[in-house]
Order: sequence, then structure tokens, then C-alpha cells
Amino acid sequence: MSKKILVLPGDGIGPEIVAEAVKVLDVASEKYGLGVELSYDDLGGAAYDRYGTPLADETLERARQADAILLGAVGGPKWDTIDPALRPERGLLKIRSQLELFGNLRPALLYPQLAEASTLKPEVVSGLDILIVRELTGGIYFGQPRERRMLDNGERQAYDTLPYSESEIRRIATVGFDMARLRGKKLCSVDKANVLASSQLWREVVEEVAKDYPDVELSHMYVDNAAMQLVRAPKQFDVIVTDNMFGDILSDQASMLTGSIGMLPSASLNVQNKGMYEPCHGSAPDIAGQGIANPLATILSVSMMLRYSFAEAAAADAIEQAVSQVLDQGLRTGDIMAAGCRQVGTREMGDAVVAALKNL
Ligand SMILES: NC(=O)c1ccc[n+]([C@@H]2O[C@H](COP(=O)([O-])OP(=O)(O)OC[C@H]3O[C@@H](n4cnc5c(N)ncnc54)[C@H](O)[C@@H]3O)[C@@H](O)[C@H]2O)c1
Ligand SMILES: CC(C)[C@H](C(=O)O)[C@@H](O)C(=O)O
Ligand SMILES: [Mg+2]
Repeated sequence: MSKKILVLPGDGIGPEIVAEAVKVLDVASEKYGLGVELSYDDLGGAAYDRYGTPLADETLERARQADAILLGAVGGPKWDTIDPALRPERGLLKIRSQLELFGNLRPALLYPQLAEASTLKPEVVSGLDILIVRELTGGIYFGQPRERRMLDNGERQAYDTLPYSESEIRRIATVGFDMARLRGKKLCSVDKANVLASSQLWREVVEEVAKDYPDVELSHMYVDNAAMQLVRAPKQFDVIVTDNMFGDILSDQASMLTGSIGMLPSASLNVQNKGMYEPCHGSAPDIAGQGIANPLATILSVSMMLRYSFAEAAAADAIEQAVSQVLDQGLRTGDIMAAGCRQVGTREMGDAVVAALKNL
């Protein structure tokens, strides 16, 4: 049976990096007989321009029908001044929420070839392999009420709300423990339980879930300390589980330990392991249209798609191996460039991964 994949290139560098990831997916499909069937639509600013909304109903319906979704990135200055309810980012939040993609996996893995591109000393990052499990459909991004209003004294005020229910915490904690069990058997839950009520409940529920995982070593850490520990001694972490906003911030931070935000893929999964796959970075308006963006995070997101949505481990491994070989060849986009390497653009990097994959 063919695998239906909806491709949403999005905005800025989105179409550039997705084009390379699709080339890699096509080759993997042919080589491993995956039988993928691609269709395309718009999300974010591109959808606003085409449909007048960042996520059209028909696009959402196509996403529901698809077996998996490949996304580039959304947003950009062109849409910064439109009605905030129609911003490109709201389309992304809506698709995540409507498909209940609550489990966001963001692996920060250092390819040894990129040790010099990391912002930390080689001995601090060598062998780094962290998985951040971010809650993706709750918390302050979605909490109601959220409002901007005028106070009686004429001052403008705005607020957001940070709710977490027990069931939301339990299901993401379970993903964290399951992942830890498959990896180094260490889970660090990151919160702000010294201040926030939502974090106090978070910690309580994570402790309850821990009873089913006696083989996993659980620790708790406040998010401010976690941010510091990530740059002090990142290898102390195996799996981190955390809320929506903390996970957003910590994953961008962790990306630099691996050399560049252009290296960090992600999977956003629901209970049926239906997934949306996208790089962790944004639409990078500062380099869009120049053909210089790093496509590897998106290519590695395809690998995650094959692993998590389609259980095609051999094909997923092969893509990761092809990426590693290309790095061995000394090819680098600007963001991971180092002395003695050859700087290439987005397309050349994608072509090199395709060639390596074909030759495996
Ligand atoms: N998942 C998403 O769609 C997503 C994620 C983050 C930000 N955004 C949106 O993207 C827009 C820009 O946001 P931002 O500038 O804060 O973050 P960004 O991640 O787009 O860019 C931050 C910096 O990283 C660089 N960068 C990002 N991806 C790169 C790549 N593949 N190769 C090389 N360099 C890369 C950019 O050039 C920029 O200097 C905003 O509208 C934001 O809301 C979208
Ligand atoms: C664009 C934005 C809504 C999004 C988020 O904060 O989740 C992005 O930063 C991400 O990391 O995927
Ligand atoms: Mg982010």
C-alpha cells in the first residue's frame, strides 16, 4: 500500500530545503520500495497569500488523510504586521493542535565531523546525543484566556495563560520515559516548579508515571539551571522532557551544541504515531532565496519520518549514513563551515546526500 505524504514547503527557506529533502525521500523510496505518494499544499504565509488564512480547512483535511506530513518552515517579515490571529505561526499551531501532535521529539546529536562547528569545546560535546521531548499542543501557547486589553488607567495590558491538565502531562511524560527506556535510561524532567503551579502539577504527575519505569533514572531540574547545564556539561543529559515553551527554547539552545540549528530535525507525533516532520529552525528570512540554507535538518526529518511513522529503520539509517558520508567528504553549508572544508549551497548539499544514498 502506498504511503501518502503531504508536503508543506511553507515560507522563506522552507521551499528550498524541502526540495532537497524530497529528492532524498524519492531516492530512499525507490531504493527501499517504500511506495511514497506525494501531494503538496501551503501552510503559513504562503497559505495566507493563497487562501487568506494560514491553514485552510481543505489543507487540514488533506493533512488528516495523509499518513505523514513533511513541513519546511513558516513565517517572515512579510506577515509580521497582519492580524495576529492570521499570522503564519498560527497555522502551524493549529495543525499541530488539530492533529493532536503532542509529542515533539527533537534529537540533538553531534556528528563527530562537526565537533569544530560546535560552540563548545570538543571535549565537552564529543559523543553528544540528547533527545528533547517537548510537549507540543498545550501550555502557554494554547491556554485561554489570552488577551490584549486597555486598562481603566489607559495602559495597554496583555496576558497569556499556562494550563496543563494531568492527562496532558501523563501522556508526554510517558513518551519521555519510553524514549529513555530505548536509549540511556535517564530522564530529566525540566520545569519551573519553584514558581509555577502548572510546573508543580507537572512534577507530581511525572513522579507518578515514574512508578511504571523503575528501570529509568528520573531527575528534575529547574529550567534556568537546565539552560546553564546544557552549555556547561551537556553530556549529563540523555532524554529531557519538558513543556511547550521551555522545549522550544531549550531545543534551539541545544542545536548550537551540534554545530548549527540547520542540523536539528524533529518529529511531532500523536497517539497513532501519525507524524509531522520538520526542522526545528524557522524560515530564516535573512538567508531566504539565496540557495545557501542548510537542508540537512529537513533531510534528517525525512529519516525520522521513515523511522517513526513507517517503521522503515533500514531506510532511515541509510539517510543518516548518507548525511554522515557527505560530512566526511568535507562538504559544508555556510552555517557549519570549517577550515579545510568545501562550502556548498543548499542544492549541492542535497545532491551530495542523494549520491551518497544511491551508492550505499
Ligand atoms: N517551525 C517553524 O516553522 C518555525 C520555527 C522557528 C521560527 N519560525 C518563524 O521563522 C521566522 C524567522 O524566525 P527566526 O529568525 O527567529 O528563527 P530562524 O530559525 O528562522 O533563524 C534563526 C537564525 O538561524 C539561521 N538558520 C535557520 N535555519 C537555517 C538553516 N537551515 N541553514 C542555515 N542557517 C539557518 C537563520 O539564517 C537565522 O540567522 C519567524 O517568522 C518565526 O516565527 C518558524
Ligand atoms: C514558529 C513557532 C510557532 C514554533 C514554536 O514555537 O513551536 C517554532 O519556534 C518551533 O520551534 O517549531
Ligand atoms: Mg522554535
